[in-house]
Amino acid sequence: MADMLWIPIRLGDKYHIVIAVLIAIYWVVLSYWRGQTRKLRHIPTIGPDTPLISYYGAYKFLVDARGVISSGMERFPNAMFKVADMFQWMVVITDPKTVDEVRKLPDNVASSSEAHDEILQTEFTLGEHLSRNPYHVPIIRVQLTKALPQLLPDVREEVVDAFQELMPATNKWAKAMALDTMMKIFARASNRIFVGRPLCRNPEFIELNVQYSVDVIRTGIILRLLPRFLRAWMKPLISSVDNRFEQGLKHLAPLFAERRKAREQKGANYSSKPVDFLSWLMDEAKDEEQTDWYLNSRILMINFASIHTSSMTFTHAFLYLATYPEYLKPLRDEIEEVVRRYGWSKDALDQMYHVDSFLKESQRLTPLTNLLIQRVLVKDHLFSDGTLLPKGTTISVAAPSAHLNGEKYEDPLRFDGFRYVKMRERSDAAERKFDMVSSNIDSLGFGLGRHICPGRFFAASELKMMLAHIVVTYDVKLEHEGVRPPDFVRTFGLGRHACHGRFFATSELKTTLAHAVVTYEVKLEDMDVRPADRWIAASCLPNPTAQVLFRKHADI
Ligand code: HEM
Repeated sequence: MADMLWIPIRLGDKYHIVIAVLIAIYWVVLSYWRGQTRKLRHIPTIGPDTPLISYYGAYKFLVDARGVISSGMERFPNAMFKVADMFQWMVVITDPKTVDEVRKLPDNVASSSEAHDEILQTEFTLGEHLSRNPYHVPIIRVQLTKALPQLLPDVREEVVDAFQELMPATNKWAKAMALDTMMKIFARASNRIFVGRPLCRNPEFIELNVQYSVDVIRTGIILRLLPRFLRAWMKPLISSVDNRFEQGLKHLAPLFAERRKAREQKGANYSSKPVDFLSWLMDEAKDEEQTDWYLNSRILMINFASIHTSSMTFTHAFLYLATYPEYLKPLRDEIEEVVRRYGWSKDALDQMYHVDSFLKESQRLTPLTNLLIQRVLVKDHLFSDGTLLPKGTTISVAAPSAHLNGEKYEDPLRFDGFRYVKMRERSDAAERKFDMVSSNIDSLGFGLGRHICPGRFFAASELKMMLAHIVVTYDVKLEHEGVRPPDFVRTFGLGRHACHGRFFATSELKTTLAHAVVTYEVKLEDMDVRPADRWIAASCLPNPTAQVLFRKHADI
């Protein structure tokens, strides 16, 4: 009898506990949203703004961020509006004057690191020491950029080898998964400059770096869905970041030891000291930053910052090239001419205006994300248009407001690969104003202001080197001429039965699809039909299933 009573009572307790926890979570979420909503009541909302129902808006934003932002721009031209993402309200800025104001805001008003810390949950993923002491940023901006003329021949060697391995040029058309192939090539070429040979060619190390970024993003998303007090506890159950970190150490610790030994024996500036990111890190690291753990974390971080950004940006351009193979001939003419004069050098890349324009135009239409320059206000701020935003508000700039502005760009939705060459020829502005690396309020692909991407000079050189290599080496086309592959978002379904594995699947696809682009003539099988990109929340992932057909360019 006692047993019979005990079981229902125990079960009942369990149910009570579950119900109590659900109610508690409901109230935490509700009051969080209420509090946030109350403070931002004066900012118009796209979608519902009632607590919890706003999650419908967040869902819409997840599957169609571009549509949500466009609707905001139409309804509230040049004014701020707010959209719900799964975790918070995001105030979106579209007015160029306000964008310029954001550009100038100091870190003690609008913090970029707080925005990163929240999105990536850096406390549990990359580590907060990176934003507390970002000494890698000037290294990237100054040392890496200055050394480019010296380093680019190594990048070229790596690019040529990697293409030969992953996209061997023959007379027969072959297929490559664009994004997957590109990710592998970027990982290899970039690590030649980060840690040198032979590690940059180690397939396990390359795969680790590609996967590490995916794990960090996935862990950030899942942890943000949980109440703060559960995050540390849940992390080991849902994340492989720590395992990847250990794998990184396994590969890198012997290299650190070797470099330290050489410094001890020959002095810090020994003549054969490698010119690479690791050497500069070791030169600048102080105290605990000199230890294996911290050095490992900076190397993984620079891979995180560069591989996916570069390969996504490049894959978009590669797909445009395969969609419009008529660009191959004029690009080839330019590349052959400047390489004849300057060899495969930094000077040559600087003269490749058409290559640069093609990449920049691709980035204009398909930037990394629709919402750039994300910042968290660390104090209340009154903007010059009279809008007061409270401390804690996340703000960001809508890339389409700048990149698709009809007053700045003629026929803004059309891909015009040589748009920036023409703009440059028509303008009497500074010679390099229309270069890919040049950011301004009309061109936000690398961000703007004090946190503008410090790696953009390296990235642009790498991208140009790869595009030029593809153009002179291959013919390219899309797989199904004239048939754009279906948008990936749809394949996850909608509503309560939407694929629960979509985040995982996306990550897997991103990594699996990543080998593809630099040395061939490429084209799409379905000519003139560029595979649909996938907009996941605000970010634009090139369709991960898109394949490009390539064969050796007939004249080589
Ligand atoms: C095409 C490739 C790339 C794109 C599109 C890109 C884009 C961006 C963007 C949009 C930001 C944020 C800027 C802001 O908030 O205002 C950023 C920041 C950053 N990028 Fe890049 N990036 C690329 C490649 C790279 C590479 C190759 C490196 C390293 C070598 C790098 C290192 C960084 C770092 C360290 C930051 C943070 C800067 C700071 O907080 O001050 N990026 N990047």
